[in-house]
Amino acid sequence: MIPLSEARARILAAAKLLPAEQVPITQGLGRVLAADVVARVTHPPTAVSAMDGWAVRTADIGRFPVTLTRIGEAPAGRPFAGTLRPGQAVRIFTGGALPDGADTVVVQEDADDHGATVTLRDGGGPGRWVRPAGQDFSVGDVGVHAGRRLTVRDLALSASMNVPWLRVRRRPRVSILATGDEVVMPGDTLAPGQIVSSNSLALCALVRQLGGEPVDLGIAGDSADSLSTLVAAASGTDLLVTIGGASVGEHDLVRSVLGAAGLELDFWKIAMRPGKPLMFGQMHGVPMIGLPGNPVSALVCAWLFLRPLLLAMQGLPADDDLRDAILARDMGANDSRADFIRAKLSTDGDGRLVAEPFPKQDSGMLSRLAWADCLILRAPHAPPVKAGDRVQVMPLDAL
Ligand SMILES: Nc1nc2c(c(=O)[nH]1)N[C@H]1C(S)=C(S)[C@@H](COP(=O)(O)OP(=O)(O)OC[C@H]3O[C@@H](n4cnc5c(N)ncnc54)[C@H](O)[C@@H]3O)O[C@H]1N2
Ligand code: MOO
Repeated sequence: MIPLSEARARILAAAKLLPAEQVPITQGLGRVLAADVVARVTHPPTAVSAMDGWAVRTADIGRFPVTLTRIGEAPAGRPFAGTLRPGQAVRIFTGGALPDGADTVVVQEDADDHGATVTLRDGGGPGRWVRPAGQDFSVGDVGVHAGRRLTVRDLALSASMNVPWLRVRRRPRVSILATGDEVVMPGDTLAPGQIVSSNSLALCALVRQLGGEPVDLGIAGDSADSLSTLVAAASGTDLLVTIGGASVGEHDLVRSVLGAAGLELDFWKIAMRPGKPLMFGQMHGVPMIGLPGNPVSALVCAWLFLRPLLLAMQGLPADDDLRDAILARDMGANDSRADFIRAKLSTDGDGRLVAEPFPKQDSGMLSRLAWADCLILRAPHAPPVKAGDRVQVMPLDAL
């Protein structure tokens, strides 16, 4: 058994950055940007009005009221062609280009429009209610830096920079292969002793959430033939994830069958609960993670190992979100495996996080994982802890 930190380091060391590809901006949400978004336009392109009102010269509004001659209008998108002379005003609208000669805008609430003339009752100095050219950004400015997962706001900015295509990391394609004679697809009729493959569905969803493209290879029975046939379908994808068959029983065939098919094992078994029989290696140059079959072990391991790997392949860091919490009930000493305890989170009267572990922690109990808000981290050989002690927790909101 190797320590968890070493297992993670070895997996990350094997992560290869995926190549970039070009996608239309409409397909950019959630993709990881591979090249900076650089403005192709200046915004606003010229000085524009921030309000509906009157474009005037500050020199003309030294005292109020003042009556000026209306010489035209400047709605957004239709600039006024002439130049403003002393004593003149141009009716202007939000987003309209400030006419030559004008240097300030008076809002229409402070003006009485008489048609041919306008009387202004108030107004500000130069630049009042004017958005200068390039206030937002100028041609050549970097709007979004490479290495970010693109948000709705990033896409809005890229669009306004007149960038219709984006360079993004290719999505990691992840083959997911469940194993076991007893597991069937969700919705199937169950024969005696059969259970539903919750893991395939959950892992496909997790891969998608992390920006990858899951390729569900189905369920291999507990036979060398079935396993080797289905695993061959993983070639051409960026990562193979198997579920189950990782332990020591006669029906746990993943290591032997994949070994015969060319798996170069990096490690098998880690000092962690849930997830001891985790496996990692390379299958003809394709990284392979063998997850344990117990559903809680599979998902917790996917979160701790598959997640950082998928993020690294897209060029993203994968820092753990760790927080301090107050323990709600006593826990005994830990053994030699790092433990990840399913727990509920609440907030006490002082605003502190409180973590209450579920009394039963079996790695076959998906219900407790689904109902948990966090995992309490317990280091190998951690001494007993009492209610009220501080513990570290990993929130599960994103899992
Ligand atoms: N003698 C020992 N037995 C076991 C050990 C050990 O060290 N010595 N380790 C235990 C630990 S820890 C784990 S974790 C499990 C992992 O075993 P496998 O990876 O071989 O998983 P399976 O035996 O195939 O399945 C375990 C359990 O999970 C269910 N399962 C499998 N696939 C799915 C799926 N796709 N969806 C839902 N549930 C699934 C399966 O029916 C079993 O109940 O080994 C312990 N044994
Ligand atoms: O490691 Mo197993 O995941 O304890 O059940």
